[in-house]
Amino acid sequence: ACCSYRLRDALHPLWQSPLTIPGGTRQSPINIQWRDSVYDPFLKPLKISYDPTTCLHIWNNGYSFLVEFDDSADRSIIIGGPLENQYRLKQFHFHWGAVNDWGSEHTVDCKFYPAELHLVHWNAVEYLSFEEAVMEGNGLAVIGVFLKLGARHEGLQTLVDALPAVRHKDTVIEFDVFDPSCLLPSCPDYWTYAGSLTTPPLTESVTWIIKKKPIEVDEDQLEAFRTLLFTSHGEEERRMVDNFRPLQPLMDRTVRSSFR
Ligand SMILES: COc1ccc2c(ccc[n+]2C(=O)c2ccc(S(N)(=O)=O)cc2)c1
Ligand SMILES: [Zn+2]
Repeated sequence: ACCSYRLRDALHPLWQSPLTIPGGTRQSPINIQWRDSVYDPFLKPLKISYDPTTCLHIWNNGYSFLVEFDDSADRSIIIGGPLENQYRLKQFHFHWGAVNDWGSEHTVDCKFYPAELHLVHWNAVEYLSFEEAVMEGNGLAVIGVFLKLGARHEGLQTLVDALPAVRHKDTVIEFDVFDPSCLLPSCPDYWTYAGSLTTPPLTESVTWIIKKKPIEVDEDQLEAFRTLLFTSHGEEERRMVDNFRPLQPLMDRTVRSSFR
């Protein structure tokens, strides 16, 4: 593999909690070795339908900034792909680096991207709440989208313009119309594997759907992410950068691809 796991048992500087789940067998993120992924012809196309008016607010939770959605009904959902059920959109957030050389959580053939978007959905068919679904093996589905340095992303800019208002941890602003579909690449190709949350509680409840193609954002937009803070008002400022978890061992898992 392309990475050492010596860090696995260390305390993570960001979370002051063990980086590993004792007995964890399906931890995330992982390196996706393209040639080891297995094409699965039975994988369906992923169907995504988001209602932009379900957008609620943006907030800084001290790990990332999240855009949260009203998940009290089946208005913003995904279905198909590797999923047995329909999943409801709860929130999306990003992970990024201090510099453009790293920042994504997943890697492809050991290559880091400067940032990674996570669209977090929960199985509202089988479970009554997000909190319940977080604890179940098929509870969550997260779509991962890599961000690469390139042209300015107009859809992302509306988010970037709001970031100064959530610079400190535990600050929130209303954000009432946003269509996250604009952040998805047009190419339908994806990899999928069984994994976990990449921040505490690190529960092994995520079906990961990682889009093969990245979206392009420009330097100013990445720099705007790096102006956020891990710290609250009044605390000594610590810039919110490098909020990604180290790679975890693949163990007995296969990454499937929706494309040849
Ligand atoms: C039961 O207590 C919880 C549950 C979930 C929590 C959380 C704190 C932060 C994020 N979450 C999340 O929901 C969460 C964490 C990580 C991810 S990730 N980066 O997409 O794997 C998605 C969502 C606490
Ligand atoms: Zn994430």
